[in-house]
Amino acid sequence: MTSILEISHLNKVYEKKSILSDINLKITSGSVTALIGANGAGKTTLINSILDLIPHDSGEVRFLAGNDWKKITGVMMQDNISIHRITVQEIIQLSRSYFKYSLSYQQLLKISGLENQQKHFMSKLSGGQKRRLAFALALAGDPQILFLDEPTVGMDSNARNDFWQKIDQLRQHGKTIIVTSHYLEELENIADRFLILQNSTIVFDGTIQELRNMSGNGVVEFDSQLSEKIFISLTDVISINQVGHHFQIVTNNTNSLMLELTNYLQALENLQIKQTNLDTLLLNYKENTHD
Ligand SMILES: Nc1ncnc2c1ncn2[C@@H]1O[C@H](COP(=O)(O)OP(=O)(O)OP(=O)(O)O)[C@@H](O)[C@H]1O
Repeated sequence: MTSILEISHLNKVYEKKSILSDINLKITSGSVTALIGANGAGKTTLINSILDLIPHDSGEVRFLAGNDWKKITGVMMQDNISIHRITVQEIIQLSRSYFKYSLSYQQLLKISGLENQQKHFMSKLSGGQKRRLAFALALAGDPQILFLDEPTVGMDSNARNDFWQKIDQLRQHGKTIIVTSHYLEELENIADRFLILQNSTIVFDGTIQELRNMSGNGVVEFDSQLSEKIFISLTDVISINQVGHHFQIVTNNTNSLMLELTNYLQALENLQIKQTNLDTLLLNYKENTHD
């Protein structure tokens, strides 16, 4: 597996507070990496530091496919850019003009899904339309690496589905993708690798299966009038989330937990077994590593 990007000992401090502390990463060519973490964890700061959009305090970022990152990367920033009095058609053409080789106008227009808004001013587009346009602009130079910072915010469900399908196609064409999102369920099927950023460092780096092995691979849910204390004492419980009389128990062994629960079966209603989703895993990871 060939690295396309290497980050070593990266540090960033804002107002005496360490935001990124000794970040070391190798990004494999053709992979989809999901960068996740709570609000303010430093995801945008990491992307902006990698791209040199903000200065970092120390450390090194190396794009192995070429030193000029602008030629090989496409970027979808977190905030929509809106330029007054420039139309969709003009901004797409302008973006294409920066590159020696670019996707065609029609290809980019199709990616944006704005065929009926070509003559509209960019500033007049809706939030979701601006996001789709930003995606198309990020692809203008047919980049090898794509950085996507919360790409689907504001998109409706059709646009989201369409977006992730396009990401899958780009992956199949060997593109390297680094994406942040708070819509964790969207990342579950697409990302090969998950990085959890917490307390200014990467506290987890691995696949979703590895995260499940560490943080619980199953969830047993039910309604019960019984006290939480009874369930905490069961051997296979990793964590319990209780809302009113609804219980959600994360476990690494659903079979043996179910056996233990049979003693209380008469007091349990709406019993369900599910696979842990990324939201639960992240919550659980934070609880178990809270300092
Ligand atoms: N220009 C700045 N000056 C001072 N502090 C900043 C600046 N930009 C970001 N920060 C701080 O750095 C921390 C990390 O912010 P960042 O935007 O990277 O987080 P994030 O993980 O992307 O969050 P979110 O999920 O909310 O987008 C936050 O505490 C934020 O307040």
